[in-house]
Amino acid sequence: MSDTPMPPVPPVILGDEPGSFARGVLAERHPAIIRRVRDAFPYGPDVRRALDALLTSCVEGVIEPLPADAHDRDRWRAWGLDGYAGRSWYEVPWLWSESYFYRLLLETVGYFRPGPWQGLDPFRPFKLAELDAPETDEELAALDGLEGRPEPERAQALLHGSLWGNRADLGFRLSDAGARDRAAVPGLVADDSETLWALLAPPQAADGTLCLVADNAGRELIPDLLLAAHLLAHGRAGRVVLHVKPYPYYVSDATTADVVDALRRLTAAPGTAGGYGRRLWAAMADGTLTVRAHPFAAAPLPYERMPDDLRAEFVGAALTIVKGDLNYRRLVGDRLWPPTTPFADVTAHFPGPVVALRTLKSDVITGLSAGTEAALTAAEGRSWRTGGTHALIQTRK
Ligand SMILES: O=P(O)(O)OC[C@H]1O[C@](O)(CO)[C@@H](O)[C@@H]1O
Repeated sequence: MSDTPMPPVPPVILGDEPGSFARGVLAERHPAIIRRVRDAFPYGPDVRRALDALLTSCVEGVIEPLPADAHDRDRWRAWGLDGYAGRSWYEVPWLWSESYFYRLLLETVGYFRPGPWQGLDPFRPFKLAELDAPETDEELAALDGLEGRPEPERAQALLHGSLWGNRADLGFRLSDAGARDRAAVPGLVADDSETLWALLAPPQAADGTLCLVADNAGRELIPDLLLAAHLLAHGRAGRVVLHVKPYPYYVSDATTADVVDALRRLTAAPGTAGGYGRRLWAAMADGTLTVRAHPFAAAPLPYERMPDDLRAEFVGAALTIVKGDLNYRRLVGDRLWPPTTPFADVTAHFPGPVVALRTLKSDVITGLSAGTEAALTAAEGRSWRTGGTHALIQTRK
């Protein structure tokens, strides 16, 4: 914790401000996602009608409750559903309305219901296309060039692979045609990687558990897994617990099925990548690498409100790495903090040392120096916050 007193806590972000990034996600990105899902599957007339109704509802309607027999209705009620049902999507916390949108989309396509579409990930075609893309082959082939380099250099390269892999977010790309082509800016807006490596220094780190809170599948999850494999192989972690989503979420968020797809992709790859894949497969088989899919991973709430059982897991970890933009919003609170608010202050609630690896794709930001903030704003206005071209590594010990 820093010594300076905390400034007043700003209100949580809502989607009600015209022209705001949050409003654009609700009013434009969500309908675009529904259309893509509708086109990607030969759903029958009932599901199509229900998707059309959801599209209308999420743009101009109100939040509908879950069906009375939904398996997780009580959980969503505990997460605030009763207070928000009947209200406009735009006037409740943005984090909440986004999360609930994905839950209702799964309801609409019958993901949780006994029937032909049960358990079928509506985002799977997009995830598989990315996993099969030639860019993935190129990224895996690049591992061969790292062989023989000193370990710290390989570790840093894999860390950056995992960090910049966070640009591969399909929700972002499906609704922003230019996202793939915009160049990443090499400089990080914050870089605590030295502290991160100190926390993962062998030999002490070799006995510790690393929690890796994953974000997207495919081209983000693969470099996350490569990083995990490297840390295990070099005494920088004794055990890795990979936290994924319990069901499809935010289009490309990783589930257990996506972990399996990524591992199969790796094990089938030639050269160095295949070796990583086989070691990771063996690590899952012997329990050195485990996967967790806690319901709270898809909760519409900040991590400050995590349940005790999940808190106990993070308490036991030597370090938790939290990937991605959404997890960052949940970690620091989905609020318009003054950008110079210390990261350590807003993550003081987190049980144990924590590192955020994130490309910037929403307005939330903390932990910048005044000079960095001023330079970014002078050069780009507000777009540096949301364009996915900047990244950060922030640590709280
Ligand atoms: O995959 P990530 O990095 O969590 O990003 C999720 C994206 O979705 C958003 O929540 C907007 O829908 C943004 O925060 C971000 O652009």
